[in-house]
Amino acid sequence: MDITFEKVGYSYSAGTPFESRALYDVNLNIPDGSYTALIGHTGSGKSTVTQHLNALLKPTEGSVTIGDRIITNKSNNKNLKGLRKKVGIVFQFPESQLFEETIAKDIAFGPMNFGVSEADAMAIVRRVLPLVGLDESFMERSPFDLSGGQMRRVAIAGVLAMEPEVLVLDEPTAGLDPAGRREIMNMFNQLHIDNGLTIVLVTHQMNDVATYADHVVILEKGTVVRMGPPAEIFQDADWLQKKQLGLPSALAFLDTLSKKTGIDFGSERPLRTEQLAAVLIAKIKENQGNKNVAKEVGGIDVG
Ligand SMILES: Nc1ncnc2c1ncn2[C@@H]1O[C@H](COP(=O)(O)OP(=O)(O)OP(=O)(O)O)[C@@H](O)[C@H]1O
Repeated sequence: MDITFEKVGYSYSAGTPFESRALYDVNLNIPDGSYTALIGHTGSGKSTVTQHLNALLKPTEGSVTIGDRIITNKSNNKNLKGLRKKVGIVFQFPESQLFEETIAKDIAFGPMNFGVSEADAMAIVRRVLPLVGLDESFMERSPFDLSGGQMRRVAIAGVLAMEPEVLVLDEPTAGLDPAGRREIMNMFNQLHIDNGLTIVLVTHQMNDVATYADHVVILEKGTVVRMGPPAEIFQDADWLQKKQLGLPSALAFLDTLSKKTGIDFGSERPLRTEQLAAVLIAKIKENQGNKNVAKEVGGIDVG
């Protein structure tokens, strides 16, 4: 299911003295099956965009096309339930929304609200728990007896229980330790690969963009300033630096190495560690015997 924004503007409290413009002239697309990263500084409009992805907010101007639905400020609020089911949003700190006495009831809440029988909802609970790395032994436990990371998994399971086609993740690893972050990010990636889920990730982490995303949208002051594949987006390091958006560590390392040593790595723009290693190994091999390179990279013997 593709999602497309055309000339979208959005003002909070439109038509009141408190009107505040959050988006203007936003044109973007989220291709079906993509892993899209939505990046930009605080206040650039990322959360406002995400709330348009399932019509929690309706554009003040322009239109948002979600699959075969076109949402404008004239759209009525009827029949949006189906849309909300197709596009699941994991808000920041989703564990704060847990409320039932057992994990099973919490995860089953959404489907049962959509008319699914209790027995079928429990079957869904059993299906989604392993997707978030938990097993059936958790079903009758209280969500409030879990660790922070486990609570977050339960909250994510609640969104997955709706069997969405698009999963929107608003800084899903905020507040987790590095191991927890890695596990959760790998889990989303697995869902993307195994279940073909379209993912929209709101993040400040350029390494996550480089590792997982295949499409990037950059917002600045309420509008889209760049959009494209990561390789293209990270090509222009000067522009990114000027915008203080930062680079993935692999690329930052190569640029520093190049500046400090004068070594020309050509047009290679490694985004991930293994790509960086490949670029360095190729350069070392190419220059084996060249004192300069061997010295600058620490005399690594690549055999
Ligand atoms: N409920 C609201 N009422 C009025 N203005 C709001 C509201 N929510 C956000 N804004 C404003 O809209 C603009 C965009 O905010 P938004 O939260 O979408 O940005 P963001 O990129 O998600 O920021 P962050 O990275 O901090 O989450 C900001 O100027 C913000 O102050």
